[in-house]
Amino acid sequence: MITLHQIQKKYYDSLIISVPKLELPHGIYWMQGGNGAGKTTCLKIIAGLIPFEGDVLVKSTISSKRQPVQYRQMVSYAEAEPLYPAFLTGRDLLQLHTGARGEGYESITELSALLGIPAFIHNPVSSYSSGMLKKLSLLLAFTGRPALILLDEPLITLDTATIPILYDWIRRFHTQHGVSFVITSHQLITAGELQLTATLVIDNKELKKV
Ligand SMILES: Nc1ncnc2c1ncn2[C@@H]1O[C@H](COP(=O)(O)OP(=O)(O)OP(=O)(O)O)[C@@H](O)[C@H]1O
Repeated sequence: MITLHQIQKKYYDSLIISVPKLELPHGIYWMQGGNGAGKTTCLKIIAGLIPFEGDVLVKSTISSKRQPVQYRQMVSYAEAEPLYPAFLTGRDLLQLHTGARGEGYESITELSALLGIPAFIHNPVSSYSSGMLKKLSLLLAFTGRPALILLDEPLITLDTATIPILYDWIRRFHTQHGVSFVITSHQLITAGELQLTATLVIDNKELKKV
């Protein structure tokens, strides 16, 4: 269960998003909204990456504000357009993540192989294409033992062969390991691809479940 409580986020006195109270039971959620609606801002709030008013609880008790280290171990986030220091290799980043968070529920080596990452993992990320960077960022989000994985536009730049692999791992983590997902996507997510628990929409700067 994820609980968002009295959340407000402003940039330069301008309200971007508010969430008076929202409870998300264990599930897979698709967050929708037009360009600039506030989806990435919401995910960054839930990931605990930006300052905001209010609080987010994961597993109903672990607070992003009061237990920030424990909270961040429970929440993974893959950015829409990942950026890493240019000189690091994919292997450096994977070692950093598995060292800090542990390899996790499943074999990260297996997912890496399925995504074709071993072919470029030893190269600096500055040499990666946007799809290669995306695959690496998704792999990193599946490390550790999170209760919640936030995926911001995971489908953009992925080739068509990779999308079913990603959906398969989302389903596997959800059903076998109890991981919840919040996914933003401008692309349609059909019931055949993922059994969505609910859709989240941003309506007049307020995040709601529909
Ligand atoms: N660092 C920032 N400083 C000032 N304003 C910001 C900042 N980041 C985002 N915003 C503003 O917050 C609003 C929401 O942006 P956000 O990136 O969350 O939208 P989004 O729904 O993810 O959009 P898109 O679908 O285009 O990616 C926009 O008006 C944007 O200009």
